[in-house]
Amino acid sequence: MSLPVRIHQLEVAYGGRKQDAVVAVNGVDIEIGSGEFGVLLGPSGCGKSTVLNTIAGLISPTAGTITVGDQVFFDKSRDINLKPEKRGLGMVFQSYALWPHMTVFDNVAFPLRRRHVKREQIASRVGEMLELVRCQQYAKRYPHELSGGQQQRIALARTLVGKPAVVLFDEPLSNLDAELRIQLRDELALLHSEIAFTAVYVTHDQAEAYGLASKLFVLRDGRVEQTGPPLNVYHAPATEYVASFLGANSWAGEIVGREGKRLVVDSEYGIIESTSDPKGLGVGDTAVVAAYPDRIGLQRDPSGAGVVVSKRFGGAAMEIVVALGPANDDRLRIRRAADLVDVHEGDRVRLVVDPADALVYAGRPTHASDREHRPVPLDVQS
Ligand SMILES: Nc1ncnc2c1ncn2[C@@H]1O[C@H](COP(=O)(O)OP(=O)(O)OP(=O)(O)O)[C@@H](O)[C@H]1O
Repeated sequence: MSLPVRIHQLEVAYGGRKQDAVVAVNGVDIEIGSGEFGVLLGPSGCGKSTVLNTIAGLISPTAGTITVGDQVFFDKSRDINLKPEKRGLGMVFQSYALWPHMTVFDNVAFPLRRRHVKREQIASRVGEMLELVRCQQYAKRYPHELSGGQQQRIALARTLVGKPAVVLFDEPLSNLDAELRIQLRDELALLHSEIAFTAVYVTHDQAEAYGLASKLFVLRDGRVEQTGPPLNVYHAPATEYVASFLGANSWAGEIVGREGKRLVVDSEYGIIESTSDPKGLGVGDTAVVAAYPDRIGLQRDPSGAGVVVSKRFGGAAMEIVVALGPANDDRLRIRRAADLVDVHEGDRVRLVVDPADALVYAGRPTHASDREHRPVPLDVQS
């Protein structure tokens, strides 16, 4: 069984009403349907873990409501705040938190024993779970006799054996090396398709988010900036912040023409046409152009605004960095298949971007250094 999770107008301020309080979550709305895999994605400090911990009941919000199925977990206005142990949620953390003195079997059996499930039933449920996480051969081992990946599989089995309707995940794969992370991500996706539970999963890793989410929430400074299936969010980022967080390059420009849905932008890197059709932008407005690294082509051009600063072999693609004329900090990262690249370090280039791949937004680019959330001091509340 799985249940929907609804969060409405959630606010969390660390430090209460004190002057130096930090607003970590600022009016978050989240709806994850029954059996959906919801992923909260965002840079460090944007409030992901704080949201997760309020669902678990480990942090008390300053405002808002949290409902799971028909049960209200938290409602500030009605003074409802269900204790963590009454919420019946499963949790998987970054640290595996297995009991070191118990065997794998006993670790996984623990939640069932606490509920006084019958011995034969425990044996079959634990066996089933260990098979699902492909660890049946380790039943008699102790945690220290397992690799990190195996320990995390056991932690997962221990959480899922009790059939929780909702499982919270806080960066559960981030302690594992890259290859194992991909493997476990795929196994988790498979487990989710076999066992019915609603997932709320926190990560800052885009690949993990894309690979797991049925619904993605991109967070920024304690707010949800965009929600949707990963494919939609990736192909149509609602704001330059989202595009940029998902890896797009962005650079400044001004709109100099519009023909129907086609915008012409005079940008730092030359004229770019776009069919992204941003709302409310017209000729004369400042704008920011964004494009993913694999959607930017380069053409040698002595009058081009960009200069190739570096070109390196990056496995499947060449990694190229282009900067403006006298090279400054404003750099574009471009990834192209080697056979598509005909430029060298020092070449002047112009960018070739298909109008469908050139995203245009109002305002100025957010640069990487601006993206990490800096705590906003709370306006002193009376
Ligand atoms: N106990 C605390 N007291 C004061 N401020 C806190 C506390 N915990 C978190 N914060 C602040 O609240 C904000 C959100 O933190 P949170 O841990 O939710 O972010 P996050 O997106 O999960 O980041 P990360 O990916 O680095 O874990 C940050 O600015 C953080 O510094």
